[in-house]
Amino acid sequence: MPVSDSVDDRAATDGEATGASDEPSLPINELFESLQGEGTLAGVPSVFVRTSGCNLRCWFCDSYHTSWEPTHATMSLEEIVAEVESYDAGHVVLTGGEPLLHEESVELLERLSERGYHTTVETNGTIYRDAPIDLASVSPKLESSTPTPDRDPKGEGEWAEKHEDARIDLEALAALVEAYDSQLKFVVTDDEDMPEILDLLGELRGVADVPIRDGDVLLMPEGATRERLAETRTRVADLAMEYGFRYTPRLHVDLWNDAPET
Ligand SMILES: C[S@@+](CC[C@H](N)C(=O)[O-])C[C@H]1O[C@@H](n2cnc3c(N)ncnc32)[C@H](O)[C@@H]1O
Ligand SMILES: Nc1nc2[nH]cc(C(=O)O)c2c(=O)[nH]1
Ligand code: SF4
Ligand SMILES: [Mg+2]
Repeated sequence: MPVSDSVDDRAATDGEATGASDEPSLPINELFESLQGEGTLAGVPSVFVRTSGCNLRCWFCDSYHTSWEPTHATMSLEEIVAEVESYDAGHVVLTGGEPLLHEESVELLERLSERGYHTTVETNGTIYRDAPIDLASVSPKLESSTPTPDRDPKGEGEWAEKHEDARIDLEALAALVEAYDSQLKFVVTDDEDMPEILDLLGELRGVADVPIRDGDVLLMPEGATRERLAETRTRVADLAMEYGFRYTPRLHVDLWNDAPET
């Protein structure tokens, strides 16, 4: 449900735009039911709540209208929960944009958890928040995500430095894997991504108080369309076997290509 335009990294959530009351709200780009397309829960019917606004700008972002050109409707938590409850699924995926930018995401997760929902949070791993999260689906961003001038979908590389500075926060990553059941889901294009993944895992294993098993590391092919996935997925599957990590498909792209609300 893309509605109003916002140019802020953190889209307004204070209700001013609507003159709303004390009820907390979130900028919502879309809310829909689908099958979880990625990760260890792939195939599970789930309701997706997609917040708008991101602190990064991956050149390949498949959710352009939450990052590069964010749009949203402001929904109260009450409205969000009511819409979630209108579907049958018992799993909710809170995603974005970057859902943990918004402190109101914590209360949304609390309300969903109280109602018995299993919650997955899709996050880029740069922000930690204390919330009832059943699965932290963390996707740390590699150098190959940086919007250099030749890869910038919008300008001429204005975001490259900010993205590069912010994309890895070891402290936040360690806090997430220590606090929650988690998976680390890397977007991989080719062999050149592998040394950086191994280095990052080495650093994270050095600082985190919990073991990070190779089985919790997932390689996901880069591709927002069927055509692009056809170019990347076989090599990425081979890399997963070679390094002993898991491979995750992008089931929703196979099924529905790049259609919205899927
Ligand atoms: C749109 S992001 C939103 C959550 C959070 N900002 C993040 O990046 O994890 C949801 C998932 O899609 C992945 N993703 C985005 N664009 C992609 C692309 N073109 N190919 C493969 N994965 C992509 C992200 O890495 C993340 O795992
Ligand atoms: N079906 C489906 N599964 C997904 N898993 C993570 C998604 C996301 O955008 O965070 C996503 C998505 O957009 N659609
Ligand atoms: S961190 Fe996630 S939402 Fe933000 S630009 Fe990257 S893929 Fe898109
Ligand atoms: Mg998606």
